[in-house]
Amino acid sequence: MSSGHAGCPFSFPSAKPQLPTASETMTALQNLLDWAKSTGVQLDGIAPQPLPGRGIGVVASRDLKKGDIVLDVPTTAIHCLDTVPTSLRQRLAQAARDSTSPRLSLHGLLAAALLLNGRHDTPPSDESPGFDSTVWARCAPSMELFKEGFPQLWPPLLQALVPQTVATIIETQRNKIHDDWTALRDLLTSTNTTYPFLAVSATSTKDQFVHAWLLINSRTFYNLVDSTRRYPYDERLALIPLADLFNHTPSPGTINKPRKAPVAVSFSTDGYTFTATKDIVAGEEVCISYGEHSNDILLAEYGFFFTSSSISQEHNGGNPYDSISLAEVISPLLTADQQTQIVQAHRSINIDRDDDANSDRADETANPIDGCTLSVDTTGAAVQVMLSPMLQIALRIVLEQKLTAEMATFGTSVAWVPCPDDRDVVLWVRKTVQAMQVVAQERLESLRVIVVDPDAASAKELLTGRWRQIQRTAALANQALQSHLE
Ligand SMILES: C[S@@+](CC[C@H](N)C(=O)[O-])C[C@H]1O[C@@H](n2cnc3c(N)ncnc32)[C@H](O)[C@@H]1O
Repeated sequence: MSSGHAGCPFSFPSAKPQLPTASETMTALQNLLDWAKSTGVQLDGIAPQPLPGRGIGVVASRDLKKGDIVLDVPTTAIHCLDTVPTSLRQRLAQAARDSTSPRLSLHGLLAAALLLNGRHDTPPSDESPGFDSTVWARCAPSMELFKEGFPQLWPPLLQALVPQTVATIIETQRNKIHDDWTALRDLLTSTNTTYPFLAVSATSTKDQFVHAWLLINSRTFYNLVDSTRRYPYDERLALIPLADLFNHTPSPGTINKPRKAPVAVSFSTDGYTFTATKDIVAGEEVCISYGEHSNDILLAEYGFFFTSSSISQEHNGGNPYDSISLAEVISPLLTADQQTQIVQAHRSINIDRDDDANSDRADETANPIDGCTLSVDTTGAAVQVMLSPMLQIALRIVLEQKLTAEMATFGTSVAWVPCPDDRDVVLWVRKTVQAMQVVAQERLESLRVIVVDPDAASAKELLTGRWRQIQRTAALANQALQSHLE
């Protein structure tokens, strides 16, 4: 094995690795904090620490007041397009000019830089003076941990049983990873410089690249600055050390009225600033919101979702932004013409929402019918069934001949709305919800009988838990819609 391997922060021993001990984790965190201080990162009133069932998180070390700046990270300390080592960027740019390979995305470049740091034949002085990927990576989760949570890494037997939203996301990720890996491998092997580890074991290097790619996918913030403007929106990312240790909490509010997250993020060309938007008492975990994501999206993109044993929250784990996709039961009900109309409506909504021509890459890969989702709000006196904008559009298209004045506004709003009291709408939605109950029951039965390797047992448990939530949500929606009809 080449000596280059020894310095690589990503390693994949064949035997199941031991989790780091508590003292190893604390030492790694202390090293990260020492490095952060030396690069001008300022933490005020917060400290990272391991939290049961949540990996490492951030906790208030004193009472925080609304408006307190808790973390300030200068641009020089972040891992982004502008701080990837110049030698690596130049080499990849040169190789790209000489090659017919697919383009390496910015997401792929950031992952490649994590992987190649310290492994290419350039003097250390040419490395980025700020971001230290070795110190950072010692606090990051291992590939073995990722294999438990991330559906992208599950065995095909389990992937075949994931909800539609998760299936679409993991397919999109797979295609992007494939393109990035192909581009990187071709670029590196086409340069004169030797990358011995590539020749030694391309398979293990690909695994390491996938790990780096998923780290970038699950721990970065948008980096919408001038230098990233030429890249598609979903690639304009930056890894912000320490900020990537904040866990996610859903913002308070409801699916149609989200309110402020407990910590606000702002950025400029100088760096990123994190500010408390409410008082937080010492010892409390300090979380940010990753967005108003459903449990399916959290599972596919972040490898976890919210669960709760409380009856009132068992359908969504207390996540007010949870929803279930009705795509797999709606698609067979639509004519080809209706499907085309939905795709066109989706495109026009996205054009209206988005003034940046570069930012449509994600939408091209999304399946608009996946957006036909439904949520159940149990916080009021009566259970309320909420319809997503895409589901409103689908209803408008399907029931076009029967539009009432109230329904005529469907599809023109980008907000979630409660299911209206129109009998045709209620009957149609109820039909899809009942079909979804059957799908959930079938998936749970398949999960019950399949046998997976012990390594995949926790993934199977996670997926079973998610289908139980979907089944519960569909059952609650069915009951609520029934009462609309009585
Ligand atoms: C940006 S990182 C946050 C730091 C992470 N906990 C760690 O140990 O490095 C995102 C990852 O944290 C975990 N995570 C975030 N929010 C969580 C939550 N509310 N509950 C459980 N795990 C969470 C998930 O594994 C997710 O992929």
